[in-house]
Order: sequence, then C-alpha cells, then structure tokens
Amino acid sequence: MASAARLDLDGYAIKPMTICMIGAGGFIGSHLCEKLMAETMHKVLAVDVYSDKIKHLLEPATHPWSDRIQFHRINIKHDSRLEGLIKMADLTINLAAICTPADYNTRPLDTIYSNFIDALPVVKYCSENNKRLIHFSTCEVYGKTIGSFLPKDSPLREDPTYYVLKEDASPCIFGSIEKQRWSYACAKQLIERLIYAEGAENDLEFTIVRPFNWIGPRMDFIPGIDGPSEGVPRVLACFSNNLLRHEPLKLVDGGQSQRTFVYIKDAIEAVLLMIDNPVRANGHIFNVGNPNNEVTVRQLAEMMTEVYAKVSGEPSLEVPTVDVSSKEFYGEGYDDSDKRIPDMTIINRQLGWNPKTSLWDLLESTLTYQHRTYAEAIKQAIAKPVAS
Ligand SMILES: NC(=O)c1ccc[n+]([C@@H]2O[C@H](COP(=O)([O-])OP(=O)(O)OC[C@H]3O[C@@H](n4cnc5c(N)ncnc54)[C@H](O)[C@@H]3O)[C@@H](O)[C@H]2O)c1
Ligand SMILES: O=c1ccn([C@@H]2O[C@H](COP(=O)(O)OP(=O)(O)O[C@H]3OC[C@](O)(CO)[C@H]3O)[C@@H](O)[C@H]2O)c(=O)[nH]1
Repeated sequence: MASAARLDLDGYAIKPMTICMIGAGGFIGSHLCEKLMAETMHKVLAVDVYSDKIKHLLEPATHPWSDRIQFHRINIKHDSRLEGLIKMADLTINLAAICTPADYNTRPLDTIYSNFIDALPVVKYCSENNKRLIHFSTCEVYGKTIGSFLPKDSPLREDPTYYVLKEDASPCIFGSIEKQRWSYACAKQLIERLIYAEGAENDLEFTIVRPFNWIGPRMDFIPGIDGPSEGVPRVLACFSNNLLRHEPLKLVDGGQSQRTFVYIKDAIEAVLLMIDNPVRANGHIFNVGNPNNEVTVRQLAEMMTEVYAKVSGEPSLEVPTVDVSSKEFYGEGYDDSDKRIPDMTIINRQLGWNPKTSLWDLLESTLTYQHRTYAEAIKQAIAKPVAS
C-alpha cells in the first residue's frame, strides 16, 4: 500500500496530485496507472477510447485505490470534456498516438493527425491554463544515424559520435517525402518543437519523453486473438505471435537493423521520477532506453526463440526465421532507422535513473506472460474448422 510520506530526489515530501492521463488504456498507460495506484497517492483521470488493459485496475470497485482512478471514454479528436479534465488536473500526461510502424506508410494522414493535430489542443489547454505537461514523443525523431551515411568501410562508423543519440546535439535525419514511414517521426518532431516554443514564449512547464523501444506484457495485440487477423503490431508482438503459432519469425530486409530494448517496468520508474520531480524534469527532453540491450532484429529473433522454448517447454522450429522484404511486409513507402543507442547523460544528471533489466531477463518475464495469456486461445483458434 502507498505511503503518504514519499520523498522527492531533493528530500521534500511529495504532495499527492491529480493527473490527466491521455492514452491511459494503452501499453505504457496501463503500466503507468498500475505503478501510480500501487506506489503513490496520486489520482488518475484516465482518458482513452479503450479500457481493456486497465480493466483490472478499474474493477472491482473494492480495490484500495478505487477512489483514485476514474476512466473517461473519450476520443480526444472531438470531445469538449477534454479541457475540463485538463483544468481539473495538476499534470497532464499525453500518450495518445498511432504508433505502430505498419500504419506510418499505409495510413499517413491518420498518423500525422494523431501525432500532431490531435495533440495540439492538449498543448494549448495546458499552456492557457498553466498546467504542467509530460508529452510522449519517440526515439524515431532522430531518424537515421549520421554513421549510416558514411562509406561501409569507414572506421568512423565505430565512433560513437556518429551513432549515439543525444537529446541536445543529434540532428533529426529522415528519408524523402515518398518514404512515408517518416510521417510519424516528422509529426512527433513538430509537436516537440511546438511544446518547446510554448515553453520558451509562454512559460509552459513541459517534459518531453523519447522512449527507445519499451517492451513488456500487454504490448499491442496478438493478431486474430485480441486484435485484427491482418493487423501488424510492433516487433515484440509479431515475433510472439509467430512463436505461439509455431511459425518462423519474419525478418524484414534480413533483420539487420539494430535496436536497444528496455523493460517497461524499468522505463516506468523513469516516468515516475519525472512526475515526482518537476523542478528537475521541467524544460527537459529525456531519452529513456537501455543502451546495454542492443541487438540486431535477427539477434532478437534468435533470443526470443530460445527464451520461448525455455518458458513454454516446446521445441524450437528447425528453421526458426524467414527473410521477407520490407515492401512485402509493410508495403510501399517503408524505410527504417538503422541503429538506436540512447545517450543517458541528461536523464542520469537530472533524475539519477538507470535501466536495470537485461534483454534475456525481460524477454523471459514477457514471454512467460505471452505464453500464459495466449497459448490456449491460439490452440483453440487453430483447431477451429474454417467456415466454408
Ligand atoms: N512503446 C514504445 O516503445 C514507444 C516508443 C516510442 C514512442 N512511444 C510513444 O509513447 C506513447 C504511448 O505508446 P504505447 O506503446 O503505450 O502505445 P499504445 O498504442 O499502446 O497506446 C496509445 C493509447 O492511446 C489511445 N489513443 C490513441 N488515439 C486516441 C484518441 N484520439 N483519443 C483517446 N485515446 C487515444 C489508444 O487507444 C491507446 O490506448 C505514444 O505516444 C508513442 O508514440 C512509445
Ligand atoms: O515481424 C517483424 C516486425 C518488425 N521487424 C523489424 O523490427 C524492427 C523493429 O520494429 P518495431 O518494433 O515494430 O518498430 P520500430 O522500432 O521500427 O519503431 C517503433 O520505435 C518506437 C516507436 O516510435 C513506437 O513504438 C515505433 O515507431 C524494424 O526494423 C522492423 O522492420 C521484423 O523484422 N519483423
């Protein structure tokens, strides 16, 4: 149970606050709500169009935190109640977005509207009502690394200056306009610039979070089970789906891109530090990732195959992966970030945060969850005769 006498990083008692959390029903939102209910006395006005991932927190009404979380089924695109909720809160956290790469090149208009236009009123209401804002951006605002443009045999490719991503120094490098993959990153970049400008010109108190591939339980959906059969979620759910169905994992363009993965529970610790330490967090952009967990997507597939065999007790496929072109998998206009290593200087200095969980350990707990949650449902779906 939460204690009322939690202290911030400077030793002051943290006063309970009301948080308007937009996108609270998603992957990150559900973990953040859980943390806030279990470990703090803060109150959450949870805004989303879906509530499945936080149902366990909302029901039954006998939870010790029941009077501290309220769900508001609101589409922020068109709902006049939003401003009232922001006014009632001390802090707004905006997580709402279309953020699955399969949408960026196939639904670029929805992607741009969701990540820029729909976020505008949130920024405006916070600025006009002098309310603090924590806005979720993305590591994708960095785009490609400088190193990726160097000749393949250049020794400079090994120099961190050309690939480590720094909030206050790295440029944002996107592909051409016809590479619609970058619609998301570009929309996120512009809303970051707008928030930064509101801070500079109108004293908006803001924090911008750039997550670097946070993964864990409840991420996205398993196609045909709790999401559309033809849907393409992010890589963790794609590979989980393949493993659950005993299919080879699909490696886009050979699985050569590199990512750093951080465990959702480590990352949520960072967000709680931002919430509880406004003086240290306001006015900053924070990379939140785990530079020690870097792999190629091929290595991720291999490790997930090994971990899944361990947690499920099922043997691995003889041929565990298959190559697929990005055009076939994502369609026209796809492009990719080559490498994403977060620089941790700013978050270390301001909040003293460091990620703890290794890739193996986070995959072990996540795939245990995936197997427990979905294996039986998949078995039944596969056994069901197809209607003629
Ligand atoms: N998970 C990651 O690793 C990651 C990485 C980079 C950036 N981000 C950013 O973090 C945020 C949250 O990501 P997530 O992984 O939890 O995604 P998610 O899709 O699980 O959550 C987003 C939530 O926002 C809600 N939402 C979207 N549009 C809405 C609208 N118009 N009205 C009300 N609710 C709406 C969705 O229903 C969903 O529940 C996003 O802004 C995303 O761009 C996440
Ligand atoms: O079946 C698959 C699915 C994907 N890939 C490749 O894996 C890489 C990572 O893909 P994914 O996790 O789906 O997304 P990205 O890392 O590219 O982008 C996300 O980063 C942060 C965020 O902003 C929000 O989560 C989002 O944009 C990639 O190289 C895919 O091609 C695969 O090989 N097989």
